[in-house]
Amino acid sequence: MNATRAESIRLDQVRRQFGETVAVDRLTLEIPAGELVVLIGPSGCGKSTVLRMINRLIEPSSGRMFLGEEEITKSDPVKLRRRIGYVIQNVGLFPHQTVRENVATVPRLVGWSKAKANSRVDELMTLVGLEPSRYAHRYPHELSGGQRQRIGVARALAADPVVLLMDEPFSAVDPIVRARLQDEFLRLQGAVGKTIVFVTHDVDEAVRLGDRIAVLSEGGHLEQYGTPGQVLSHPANDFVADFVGSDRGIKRLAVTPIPVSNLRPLPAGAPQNAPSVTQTESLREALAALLEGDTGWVAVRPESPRPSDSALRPSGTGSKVVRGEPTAQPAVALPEGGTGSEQAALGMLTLDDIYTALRAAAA
Ligand SMILES: Nc1ncnc2c1ncn2[C@@H]1O[C@H](COP(=O)(O)OP(=O)(O)OP(=O)(O)O)[C@@H](O)[C@H]1O
Repeated sequence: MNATRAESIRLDQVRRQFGETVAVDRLTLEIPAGELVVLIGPSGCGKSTVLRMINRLIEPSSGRMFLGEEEITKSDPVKLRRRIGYVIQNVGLFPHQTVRENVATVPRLVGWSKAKANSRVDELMTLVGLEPSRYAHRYPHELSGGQRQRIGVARALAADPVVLLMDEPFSAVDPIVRARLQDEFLRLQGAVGKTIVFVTHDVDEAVRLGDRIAVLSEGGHLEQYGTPGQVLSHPANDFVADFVGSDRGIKRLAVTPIPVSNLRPLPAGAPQNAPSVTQTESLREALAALLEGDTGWVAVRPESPRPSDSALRPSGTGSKVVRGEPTAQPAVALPEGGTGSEQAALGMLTLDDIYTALRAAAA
């Protein structure tokens, strides 16, 4: 599936009061098209209210909201909702409809032919990892919690919405399924490139998924809006620092890339089973691999094609290692007389290098 339409969202001084309670107070936030922004904050700080104002399940007391150039509060709410996918914690699949009927709900509502809706259902089910021939005819109660959640995401994407709103979509499943759903979701977002507003309580989930994170406090006050790296390395105030936790240094590992252009050469005679990571992984994976091995360093491999086990070939031993950015011409070494399926590691990192890269990323 091609990357599809996405629109920016802009909230301008948006406020919502329920009786005496100010749920959201003059919130101003810009969410660029195609980005995944996570709203995070303690219970009751107004996260769900923000989402529900964007799709007009709740009307703001004051302020303006825009979807691209269009002012949301002036749109027809029903038509608006058909362009906005909405995924909630317990999914809300229709229990008496099959998976196929559930996923096809909005395409059918907006008048797609049965054939077009069916082929869209097949495409989306495949995309979320559920084989249509096996699952499309089932009813929601015949699926696991994680499978239902995937169907919820497929249904929200079905009519190619310009925005996806996700309210704690993965919190009802166990941690292992949750991590798998997060991985799949990142892959999916890589393919569809939607503008996504994602609500969670979980800092690790926010750091893992968000292009940006908006940290809210009670009353929907925006305490900080930045990339995961910015929020973790430079919390704007004590509230954010407390909220993201005293282990934020460790969390930062997960959002800091491997310094590919600044690796040490592999030592001559490096063992073939030395610990290694690919260049697109984070410092967290590099550290984990290093700690599991006993070399005291971790090799960094080019990403693709996947190297064979004999990949850990130090530079200067008959191999030509080209180091540089991931996009450089094949950043691999083809051993003389080699088959081309073997690739040298780009270099290696020691514990000190990981620490230095973490410090440099925070600077
Ligand atoms: N329909 C409503 N009527 C009255 N008060 C409401 C209503 N909806 C939300 N509130 C109040 O507005 C505030 C924000 O609620 P909201 O559900 O947006 O918070 P949240 O950050 O999503 O919370 P949680 O993380 O617990 O889901 C809370 O104090 C809540 O009690």
